[in-house]
Amino acid sequence: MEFAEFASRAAEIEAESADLAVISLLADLFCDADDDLPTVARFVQGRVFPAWDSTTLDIGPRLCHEAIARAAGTNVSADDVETRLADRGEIGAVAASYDFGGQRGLAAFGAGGRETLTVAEVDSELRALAAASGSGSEETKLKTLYGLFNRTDSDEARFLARLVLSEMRIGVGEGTVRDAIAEAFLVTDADAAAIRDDDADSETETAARDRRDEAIAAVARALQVSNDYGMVAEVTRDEAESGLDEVRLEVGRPVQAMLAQAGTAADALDEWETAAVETKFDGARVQVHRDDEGDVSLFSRNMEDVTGALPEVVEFVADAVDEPVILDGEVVAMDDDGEPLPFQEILRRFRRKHDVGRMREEVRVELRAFDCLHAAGDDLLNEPLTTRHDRLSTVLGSDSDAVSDLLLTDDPDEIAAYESDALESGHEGIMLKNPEATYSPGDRGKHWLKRKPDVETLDLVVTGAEWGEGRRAKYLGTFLLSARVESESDDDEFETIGKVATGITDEELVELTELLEPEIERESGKEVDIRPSVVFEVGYEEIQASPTYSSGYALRFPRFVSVRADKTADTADSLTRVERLAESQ
Ligand SMILES: Nc1ncnc2c1ncn2[C@@H]1O[C@H](COP(=O)(O)OP(=O)(O)OP(=O)(O)O)[C@@H](O)[C@H]1O
Repeated sequence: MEFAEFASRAAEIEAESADLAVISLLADLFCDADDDLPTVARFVQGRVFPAWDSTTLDIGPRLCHEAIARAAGTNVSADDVETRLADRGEIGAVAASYDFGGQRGLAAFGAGGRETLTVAEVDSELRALAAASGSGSEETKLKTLYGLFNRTDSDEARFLARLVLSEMRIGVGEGTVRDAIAEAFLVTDADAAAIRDDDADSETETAARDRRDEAIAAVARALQVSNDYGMVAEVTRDEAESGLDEVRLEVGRPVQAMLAQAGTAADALDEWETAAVETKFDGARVQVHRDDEGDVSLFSRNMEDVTGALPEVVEFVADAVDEPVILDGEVVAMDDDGEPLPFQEILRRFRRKHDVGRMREEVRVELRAFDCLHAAGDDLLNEPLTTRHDRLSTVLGSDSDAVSDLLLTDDPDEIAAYESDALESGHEGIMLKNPEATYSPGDRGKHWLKRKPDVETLDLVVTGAEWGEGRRAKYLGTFLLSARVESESDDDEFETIGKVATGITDEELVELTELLEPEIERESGKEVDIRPSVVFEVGYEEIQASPTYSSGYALRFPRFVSVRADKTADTADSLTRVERLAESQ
């Protein structure tokens, strides 16, 4: 498929507001994509790589602005691009507003004068760009990107710019892609028509809807275990339901983590006859994969590969496990007596790329596993928790310290005693789990409840900052924080809620500046706008209603606690949570 065709279809989808019409346009696009189907299924979500693959293009807004400026001609600078961005508000519109080489080529030679860009070519160029590393890689990326922009017309430039910054903004979320895959390849034309037709008799319509829901469920299951929209789209087209049933967990390909809601022992015992009680470890979530060759890889809750940062966990698993497995757990920092250290300590280790050896000496980490998703060829997602936990004990040895201690009880006093023991030992609280529940990836359902004492913090996204004064002029000092506004599509919005400048050491200021500078989108005087990507954990005394910030709330006495290196903007706290906390004060 030509990239121009993709861009014009994406523009059509962007202009459509009705959900069903969007699904239908997307389904048509998938049907026409032929060999490019896997790529197109990713591109519409602003992805080049599958969701499970933590490879990134590593292109910050600045680099993208520079590439646009170069393609736009010698008299255009990155600053000009940023001025237009301030005016037009979104990088696609800015890219579309320039007259790039593609258009000049067109004008000079007619439509045939320009070498057309294909979806496959954009994909392979961006993949090559992602692979560039080491010294000079910045320039290589810039050249590749400039080369691509140079060949685009206005619509192509709009979607290329959005794609490289992973913000497609065409109102297509994961659910829309899932439904469109089902509609394109599984739902019959007759059923699609019956669902759309207002005059269809209700029995026909209900039967058609049931069949469509079944088709969607089959696609959803395959997506849950694979996190690969491209592959699932292709399997659905080529092998329909029978192919989807065969999609299995694969060791080495991370799965989304099951999440928890806040809840109490009473909530748990009201819902289930017996509760499974566990320590809530105060560490970072980790998914452990050990393949049939004995190789171990570790993934964060964002499915990012963190193997290199945690060598002692890799060594431990390589030693303790002798079959292919996928385990779920937490890595915790320990002091020399084996007592848990605060969460901030583990963050000094997690995702670290440099000085791993030195940090290993400073902060010791250990695995605490609490679930087993796969062992020796068996997928266990659909097994009850108790079966999965038994399997975990078999894999690691039932008396291993690395296996969580699971108490099954229907006695609230026993739960209370377990909780005070956990807190006394320095843990964060307890987890209450439904012993019968299956493992539902990515789901924050009511089968897992977290219970911890009421010291609440908020995980907020940094969307702006100010350069410091005097000797701190080189560093970003005051940080503007925003809460996430949940939306159906993937394009999360963020509303500001406060600024934080306290609780940050000089050393942290240097680190935060290094972390945030590449994400700067615009500068005006001392103030900068920052692309939402970094999450701060912030403490506060109170949440107040306030017109000062766009969320309608402000934090009283906000203080910086840590960078939540294990979170991304889309897993930061939502405005709904802020509202709930404000009400419960
Ligand atoms: N025994 C356990 N079972 C499941 N999760 C656990 C356990 N011990 C610690 N955890 C951690 O608790 C988290 C569950 O809380 P939640 O899903 O709300 O994550 P969160 O948003 O990071 O919240 P929090 O900041 O409270 O950890 C899990 O992601 C996991 O990292």
